[in-house]
Amino acid sequence: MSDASQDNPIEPVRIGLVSVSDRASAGVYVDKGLPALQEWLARALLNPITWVTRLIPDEEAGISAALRELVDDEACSLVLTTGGTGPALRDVTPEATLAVAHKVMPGFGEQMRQISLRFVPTAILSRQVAVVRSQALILNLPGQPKSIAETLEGLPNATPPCPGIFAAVPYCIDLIGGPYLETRDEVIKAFRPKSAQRPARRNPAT
Ligand SMILES: Nc1ncnc2c1ncn2[C@@H]1O[C@H](COP(=O)(O)OP(=O)(O)OP(=O)(O)O)[C@@H](O)[C@H]1O
Ligand SMILES: Nc1nc2c(c(=O)[nH]1)N[C@H]1C(S)=C(S)[C@@H](COP(=O)(O)O)O[C@H]1N2
Repeated sequence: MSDASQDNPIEPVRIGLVSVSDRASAGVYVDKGLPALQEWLARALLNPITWVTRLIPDEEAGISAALRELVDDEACSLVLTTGGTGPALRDVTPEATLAVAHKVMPGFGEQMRQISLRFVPTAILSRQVAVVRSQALILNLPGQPKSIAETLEGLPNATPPCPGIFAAVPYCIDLIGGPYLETRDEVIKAFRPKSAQRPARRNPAT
């Protein structure tokens, strides 16, 4: 019996993760950002993932340098940051991200704040942005570790539903020439126009 998975092996993806935290990077507390990002992405994606991780303080130049390195040298197709998106003096992740942008993708920030407002009224304090640099999508997430799953997954079963931003990530990465990302529908259902869809897999690995 033919199976799409035999003709189309799942493409590997390189993902960069950057936890921006003065205290976690100094060892004052244990970093929960990188584990939370890895846990959610490993659950959501069927693709084999190579992780490239960084735990760094809230310094604009250092954050921009890490983002350039992950995209330009490490060939990551997707980079997620956590932390440093608020209004505090040392919160500079959005500025550092915009400094390496080739294109700004405002829809992600708009949707992320809409989702987060369903969880906390202080969602509007996050200045998170998303940008494209070369063939990579870079997304800022807030520092609170629980906000990672909240933002990526949304509240698809709530009334009214609130789609998670990750639903739009695979098609965005298609459009910028990255690997074909495949998700587990029970975690997040990727949306692609019909013309961009490959045949569904019958037995996605669990
Ligand atoms: N990497 C992390 N690991 C664990 N908890 C974190 C991390 N980053 C943030 N938090 C938690 O989420 C809260 C809000 O995050 P925020 O990015 O505003 O941190 P912050 O107050 O600027 O401090 P820092 O940069 O030292 O983590 C923090 O006060 C902390 O309780
Ligand atoms: N989903 C979600 N979004 C959230 C939060 C949260 O707990 N969950 N915290 C908010 C708060 S309190 C702040 S100050 C901003 C900025 O957080 P950051 O500086 O840690 O990035 O994110 C906001 N967005």
